[in-house]
Amino acid sequence: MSEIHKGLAGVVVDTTTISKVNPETNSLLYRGYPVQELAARCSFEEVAYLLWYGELPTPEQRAEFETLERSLRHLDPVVKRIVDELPTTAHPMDVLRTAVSAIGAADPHADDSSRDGNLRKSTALLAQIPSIIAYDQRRRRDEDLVEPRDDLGYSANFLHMTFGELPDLVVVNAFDVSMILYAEHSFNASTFTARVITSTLSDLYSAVTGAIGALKGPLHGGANEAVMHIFDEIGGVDAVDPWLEVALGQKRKIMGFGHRVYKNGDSRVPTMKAALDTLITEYDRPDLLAIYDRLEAGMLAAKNLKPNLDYPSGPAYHLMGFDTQFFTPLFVAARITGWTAHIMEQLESNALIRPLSEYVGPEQREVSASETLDDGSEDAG
Ligand SMILES: CC(=O)SCCNC(=O)CCNC(=O)[C@H](O)C(C)(C)COP(=O)(O)OP(=O)(O)OC[C@H]1O[C@@H](n2cnc3c(N)ncnc32)[C@H](O)[C@@H]1OP(=O)(O)O
Ligand SMILES: O=C([O-])CC(=O)C(=O)O
Repeated sequence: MSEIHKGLAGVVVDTTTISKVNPETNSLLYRGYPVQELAARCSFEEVAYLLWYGELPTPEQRAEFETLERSLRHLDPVVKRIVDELPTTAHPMDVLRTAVSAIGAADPHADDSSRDGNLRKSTALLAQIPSIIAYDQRRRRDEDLVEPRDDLGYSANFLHMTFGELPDLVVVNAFDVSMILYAEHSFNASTFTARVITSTLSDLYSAVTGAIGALKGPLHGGANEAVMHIFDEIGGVDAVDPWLEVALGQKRKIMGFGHRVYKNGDSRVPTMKAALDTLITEYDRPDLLAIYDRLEAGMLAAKNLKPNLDYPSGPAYHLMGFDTQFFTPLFVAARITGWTAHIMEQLESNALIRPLSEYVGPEQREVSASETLDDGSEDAG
């Protein structure tokens, strides 16, 4: 029997120049830059540019890129109509997946897989995904669509379209930091999905639609929503320890903890936790921080597991005012940059992704006469 790498754990399937996840040094680099430095010194738009073009933009390139992104934010009427048709019982990730697929179907150049074509599509998705998410949350609250403002940067405009007003700079900054931290993470499950679809020479929209499906699961992006459900389930700090004992006794996976690659903590957590701390202060919610700290300590003591990025992001998005089901769509809004960078990289030196499997089913056998429809008469079949 060949050696089986269940879940492709530990398997290196290709090279990449986009990001480096290093569990030994607990670091994450985007195109060589530490993500913590990017979060401290750059905007999400600059990071998107970096991921796609390989270098941070000059002031002129930045201005041109921002002008383009701001010009593409309006929701296509076709897409809005499709979103309007979908029931509000649908999970927002399903709505977003459908809307992205619709953007692809409405694009007459969907199959233009040149680098310029893919950059155009990527920038349009970067600009329009916030409009879809903001509108979907508003319609569920019986609120009207808020048009984008082209005098606002990405994060400020996103929050303005969602809430109909501009929050404090502290909130805008925390949101922008979360977008930068979520932007890219090498060959994670959703990015790999996008690369598999791209490897068949399918189009960018198909790859992104598939990636959204992969991100939805609670073992991946869906964990930031699941973390908030856990906080709600626990209720207060005094309930953390008994809750955890029961949950672990039932062999439940505690969402927001553990990671396939980082075994000693996620490199992005300290930066996101600092952003969460600013929100805790802004909204005066020490009760939330108490649950956060207690659960983190409990998981370390009981399982020696540390939080991943979804752990601080969940409560942060809650404090910003997003409905819990919208947390994973926010991950999509950020990761669209990483996914599309990988789609373009895959196309630069493509090889169809098609691994092997070890067959362990029944040995070859014959279909017996009693199992066929053929009754033996001349006109049978
Ligand atoms: C941004 C992101 O997408 S980060 C990932 C977000 N996902 C989550 O937070 C979901 C919760 N975490 C998990 O399910 C896992 O840690 C994963 C899927 C992220 C990584 O899993 P893997 O590397 O495949 O490790 P695996 O699931 O095999 O876990 C190894 C052991 O640790 C345990 N373990 C891992 N994570 C957890 C957890 N969150 N809660 C409880 N136990 C856990 C497993 O039960 C397993 O124990 P066992 O050996 O006794 O069976
Ligand atoms: O790398 C992974 O497996 C999951 C993750 O943290 C991410 O996609 O950001």
